[in-house]
This record gives sequence, C-alpha cells and structure tokens, in this order.
Amino acid sequence: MGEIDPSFIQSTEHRPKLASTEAEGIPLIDLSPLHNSPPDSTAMENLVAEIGNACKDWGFFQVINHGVSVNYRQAIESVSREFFKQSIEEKSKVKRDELNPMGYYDGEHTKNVRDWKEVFDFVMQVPTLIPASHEDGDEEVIMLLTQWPQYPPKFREACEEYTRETEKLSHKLLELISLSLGLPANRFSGFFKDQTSFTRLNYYPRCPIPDLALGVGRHKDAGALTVLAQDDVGGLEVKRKDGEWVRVKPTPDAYIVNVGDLIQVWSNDKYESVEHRVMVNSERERFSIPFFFNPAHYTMVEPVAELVVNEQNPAKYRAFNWGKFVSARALSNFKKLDVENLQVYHFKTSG
Ligand SMILES: O=C(O)CCC(=O)C(=O)O
Ligand SMILES: [Fe+2]
Repeated sequence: MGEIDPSFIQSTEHRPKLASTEAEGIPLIDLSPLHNSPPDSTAMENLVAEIGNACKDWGFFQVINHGVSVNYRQAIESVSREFFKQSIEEKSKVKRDELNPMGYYDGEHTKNVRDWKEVFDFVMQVPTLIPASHEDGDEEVIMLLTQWPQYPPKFREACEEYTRETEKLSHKLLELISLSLGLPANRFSGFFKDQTSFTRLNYYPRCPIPDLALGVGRHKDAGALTVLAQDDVGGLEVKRKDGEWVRVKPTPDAYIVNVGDLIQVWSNDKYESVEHRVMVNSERERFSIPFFFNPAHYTMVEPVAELVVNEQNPAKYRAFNWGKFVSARALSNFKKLDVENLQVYHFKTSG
C-alpha cells in the first residue's frame, strides 16, 4: 500500500463497491413551473406533489430549469480548480483552525475515518454568528470570518455571485417543500434571517486506493437543505430506502438537493435525512460545491405544531438548539473522538 496514511482506510463493511448501481436513479425534477408567467396553478400543484414524493421516497432529488445561470457555475468551478491546483503551502495560508472554522482544510474526518478530499469553506452573511462552544449555558457567540485567498484573482467574486444565486434557489426549494407538507410556503423562512449557511468547495484528488478509501464517508447533512453542484465525474452515492447504495448520475447543469436533519425534525419524520457518501477514483479528480442552507444559530428546532396535532402523531423529537447541535457535531471534524458524534436521534422522544 506504499505511503498511504492508514487513517484513510475504511473498515471492511463501509468500503465502496466499485461497480455500484446507477439504475433507477434519484428523481429528476423540472422547476420550470416556478418561472411561468402568468403562474400555472396546475403545473405548480404537480411540482409540489413531485417534490413531496421525492422527499418521502428518497430524501434526494435533482433539479433542472432551476433559473441559476450556468455562467455562475462555470466561474466558481474555474476558480476552484485554480485554487486547489496550488501547493499545500499556498493553500495553507487560508487554513482553518479551531478558532476560525472557515477556510482551507485537508484533514477532515467523517465518523473517525479521514476523507480523501480537500475543502474550502466560506460564509456570505455578515455577520454569521455561531456559539463559541457546544456547552449548555455558555451564551458566548463567535463571528465566522471567511479567509479569502489572494489567488486566483476573482476567487471571491465568483464564490459570492454563485452563492447569492444558489441561496435564492434554496429559499424557493424550501418553500416548495413547505407546501408539500401542507404548510404555508414561508413557514420556515423566518428561521433563515440570521442564517448560518455556508458554501464548500470540495476537491477530491485522484486516489490510488479507491476501493479502500472514500472522498466523504457515509453521513447525513445536519442542516435544513443541501444544494449541490457536481462536475461530470460522478461518485456521489445515496443510500436508498432498501439499504442499497445508488450512484447519482451527473446531469449537466442540474443541482442535487437533499433534505437535511432539520427538515426531518420539522416534518416529524415525514421526510428523512438520507445517508450518502462519495467514492473517489484513480483516474480523474473530482470537484463539487455544496451549499449548506442552515438557519440562525439561536433557532430552536422541533416538529412544527401543525404536523403533530393529535395523539396518533405526537412529536417525535424534543426541541434543541441548532447552534449548539452543530457545534457539538463539528468537534468530530477536527479529531478522532471515542464516541459517535451528536445525531438528531439523540433528541428522539420515547413516544
Ligand atoms: O461531493 C459530493 O458529491 C457530496 C459532498 C457531501 O456530501 C458533503 O460535503 O456533505
Ligand atoms: Fe453531505
């Protein structure tokens, strides 16, 4: 195995199958009814139903005709490639640490196994506030600051323009999801005023041991929604409800959308946050760009009252604080911990 660091090696049961299923992929949804003028109410109703079914059956879907110009996407992909092409020393000038979690990083772990990837994380909202610690009772907050690199030129501009457009789309997607739950379109919108959303540039270098390592180990996204752009290489796998890992086929200019843990809790388990992971390969490097759409740090998350009206359907979770939840989870990104990191099921009520 040569020089490979053993911290990358997945345990036998979590190793990828190199020839995995790509058939019967996740639903592909056409968002053009959003842009119809005048609005076509039948087309909108069908769209909402399609979104609801995709959230229920898969927790994942792809969208096309989403209204975000491909130019923004090409621009950010291009600066991302330029940035990651640099030496580790150059990139480390904007390296993140435990005090400032935004920036470049190449040592992320998922479930205690190191991911075969490098990332650059940034926020747009000024200020983006998060709790200083995960300890209950500690009210101190810190401000996340993006460390913008000097090179390539236009890096910041491309990142910000792309994120602005993707954020608008995320609001629309959340409105559609809200409607699909029988709730008003803006039922969740208020939680995002002081959002803690961030964008990540993912770079998965070629890997000499693609059968033993993963770009990102199996995990669920902690926030509300993730809206992801991937290049044409492929590698994202989603755990289907029957337990089979299914590859997401790259579709030009589509976004991949997935329900995170918070929609699972808000919807009282009607929609579930689904496990996914990323395979790497020995031939082609891969780039992807998730936008993690997350509410204000002080948001108390619990099943929405409208969905837990009767004894047949009691609240399955007790309320928890989003900022504290995500700070506790982030601890495990930096170092190996002896225990599993915090998950929403830790807030399950017994009923
Ligand atoms: O690169 C991908 O396709 C997905 C990455 C991912 O799941 C994540 O960063 O949470
Ligand atoms: Fe993810």
